[in-house]
Amino acid sequence: MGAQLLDGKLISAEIIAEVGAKVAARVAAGRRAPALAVVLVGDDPASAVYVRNKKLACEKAGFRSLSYELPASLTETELLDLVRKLNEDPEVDGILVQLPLPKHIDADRVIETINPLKDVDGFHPYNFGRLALKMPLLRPCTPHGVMVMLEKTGVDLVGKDAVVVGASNIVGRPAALELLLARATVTVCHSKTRDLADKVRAADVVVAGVGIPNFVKGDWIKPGAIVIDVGINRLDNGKLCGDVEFDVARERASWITPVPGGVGPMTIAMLMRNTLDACLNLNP
Ligand SMILES: Nc1nc2c(c(=O)[nH]1)N[C@@H](CN(C=O)c1ccc(C(=O)N[C@@H](CCC(=O)O)C(=O)O)cc1)CN2
Repeated sequence: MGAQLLDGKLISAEIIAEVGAKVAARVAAGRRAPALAVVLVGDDPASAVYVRNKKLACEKAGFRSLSYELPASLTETELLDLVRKLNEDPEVDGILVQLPLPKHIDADRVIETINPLKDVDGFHPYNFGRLALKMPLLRPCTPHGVMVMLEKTGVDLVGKDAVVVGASNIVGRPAALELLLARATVTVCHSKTRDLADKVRAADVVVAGVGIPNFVKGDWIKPGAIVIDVGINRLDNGKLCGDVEFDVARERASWITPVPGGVGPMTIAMLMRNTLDACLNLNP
């Protein structure tokens, strides 16, 4: 039979259009448009693509975007000074520092320096802590996008067994908190997890974010399970693939996300939502 596809491009476009309509109404009422500062350090080609897509999404949503494209030789002090300047700027609602940063810069320190009310990535310990305490404010974009996709399935997550494969700060950990908030029973698997295949086999919902192509085997998927693949891996042939063996998983799952065109675009849509929310919180 085969799973139904969760089309991240389509859902993302709908969300960006919704945000754009709200921005247009706000501007028509004489208020300024939300403004997002996008900071890119270095010349990582994938990061350059993501940043370009974020700026395009800002245009579509009617935001002002301020772009800071800085050399890899930038010092940590210089980056922290820029972040502090953006924190103080009343015309800036959201600050996004694209990750990864060059190795000589401590990303945690940079994130902690962002004003939590402008932390549209939702990475600051304040926003992470709020999510953990069931009081989310600015939610990490990728896991929030995962939850929006899960909502689209119409499946009630309460009491469902969810397995998150990967425990990174950007994907696995916050995804586990989001699923817990939706009252699923959550198991977080990582590199030291034993019997991973058995854990995945028992899951009603699988969220994979390890960054290893085809790491989750298709025949581990329980028939009827929902599969959300957060992995975006570039293969030697230039093609993108996810963390889940898509073709086999698709035959077993009820719903599945493709790569590309799944969770990736949702990350950008949720960033637009967070930027509008940050603007409304800072300038009610
Ligand atoms: N400051 C941040 N840095 C990073 C984040 C983040 O949320 N905030 N997440 C990732 C990268 N990322 C966003 O920045 C991101 C990754 C992928 C996509 C996406 O739309 N992917 C497309 C494929 C694009 C391609 O051709 O390469 C897809 O999956 O269809 C959007 C955003 C790490 N850094």
